[in-house]
Amino acid sequence: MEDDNLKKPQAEEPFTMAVFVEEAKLLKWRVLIVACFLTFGSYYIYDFPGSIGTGPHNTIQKRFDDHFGKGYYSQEMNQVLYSVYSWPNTVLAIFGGLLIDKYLGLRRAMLLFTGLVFAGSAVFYVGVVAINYPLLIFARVLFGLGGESLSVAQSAFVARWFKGGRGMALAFGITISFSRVGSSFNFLFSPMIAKDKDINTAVMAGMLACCISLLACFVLIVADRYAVNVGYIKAEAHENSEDAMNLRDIFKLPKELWVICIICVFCYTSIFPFIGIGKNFFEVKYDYSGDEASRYISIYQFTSAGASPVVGALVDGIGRNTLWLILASSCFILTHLMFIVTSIPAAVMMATMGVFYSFLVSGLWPSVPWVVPENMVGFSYGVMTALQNAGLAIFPLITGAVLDHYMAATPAINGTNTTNGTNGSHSFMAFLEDANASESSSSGALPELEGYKMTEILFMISAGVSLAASILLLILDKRGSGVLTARAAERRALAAKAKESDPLLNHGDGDL
Ligand SMILES: C[C@H](N)C(=O)N[C@@H](CCCCN)C(=O)O
Repeated sequence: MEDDNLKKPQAEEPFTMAVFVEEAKLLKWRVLIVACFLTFGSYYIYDFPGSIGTGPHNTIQKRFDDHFGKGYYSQEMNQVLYSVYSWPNTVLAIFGGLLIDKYLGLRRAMLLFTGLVFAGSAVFYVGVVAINYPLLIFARVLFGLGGESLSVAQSAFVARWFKGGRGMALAFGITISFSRVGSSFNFLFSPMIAKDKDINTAVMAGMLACCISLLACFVLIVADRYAVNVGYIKAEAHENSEDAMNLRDIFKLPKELWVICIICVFCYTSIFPFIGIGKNFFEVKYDYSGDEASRYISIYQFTSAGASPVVGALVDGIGRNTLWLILASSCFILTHLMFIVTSIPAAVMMATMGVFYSFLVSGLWPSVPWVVPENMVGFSYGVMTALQNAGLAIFPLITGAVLDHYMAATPAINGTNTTNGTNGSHSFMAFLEDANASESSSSGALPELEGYKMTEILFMISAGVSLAASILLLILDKRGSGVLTARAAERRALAAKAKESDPLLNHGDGDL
């Protein structure tokens, strides 16, 4: 929403109204800060199994082993905590989107999802205190019911407040950057708290983080109601039966959205699963130690956190989302090619990869509200997230099989996926492979470099599909409204024209 797009206070309107509207101009940026905290808790607790799950000291494993006997808490039990979160979300995110657009509305859905995430963190705490594994599983299921849908709700919220004007890509960049902060905080603080206090306190800190998200949700609800009351944003579509999403409309979703989904699935599968195998790859390719390799992987987290807002601002200033997507996909093809044919230091490669990831996220997620009707933005993000989860669940199975094939001498050990848990690839197999990978690192058995080169080719193919889809998106867009390829300055006029021919398409242009 562009500030000059606000409902202009009329001369006869009371002075207070003008003040409210002026205030609301600033409100969207303050609201964005709060929106960043919406998913802070879920990103913080997501990687608990990775940060404080296993290990000889101050971990969940230690607590269970002390109670039930050594060897009770296995790597597999730890990885199952990830899988019960992930697999259901290959479908559940769609229902999350439906709840947002059709049944509950964004505000109530956000409350439900943050409530589920908080409940999950609380049950997890009880499970750790009571040393009860089924409770831990139940906690992660509860968390999973809310976690990914909350990310969908966050996207829908940002789109609702920022669409149709400057700042949307920047806003997405800032929230995505903050997600990385949430993950990094967990890896930084949880082991520290567990060491200085105990494991219960470390898990309780996660509850606190989720409590912050719940508080943020309350603030966002109040801010959203306030903004509706002063005319800054429209009432939620589901509140008006005429505007509410109709299930039949699902079949009318534009082709552009499905192409955006293809880009999302394939570009993400060329990144997250790579991060999943990156540590071992660097150990084999560059002969780094495990710790050194992990540090280089984390460079990607930091550069992407830093670059996402900057690139977001650039995308806002320039527009032309389709070209950013073409650029991002091309950069990923090139990156994986470089990993095969050059020995450029991993630190440099990972830093550039973090920047390329920012091209992707700033071009991709903000494109959705431009092409789908306003009353289906949440649902569209839900579909996109579900498909993304499916891709990220399946792709590591393929790379894992390739790497298994290239295991050097000890076929019983699979060294495909030693990760720090932040790989973004949330598949059961990937995490089981992580577990095996810890064994392999300690035994030194990793797949041959040739195997990693084969996976690099797969990542190139994946990015290649994303590139082809991005070009297709450009063509479709040029044939249609052209809004995704337009310069930022031209967008509002194009969006208004598109809306004239299809009233369902509401880009927030001039409605207020
Ligand atoms: C967690 C989710 N599946 C995801 O991939 N999120 C994106 C960002 C989504 C936009 C903000 N809600 C990511 O790149 O982490």
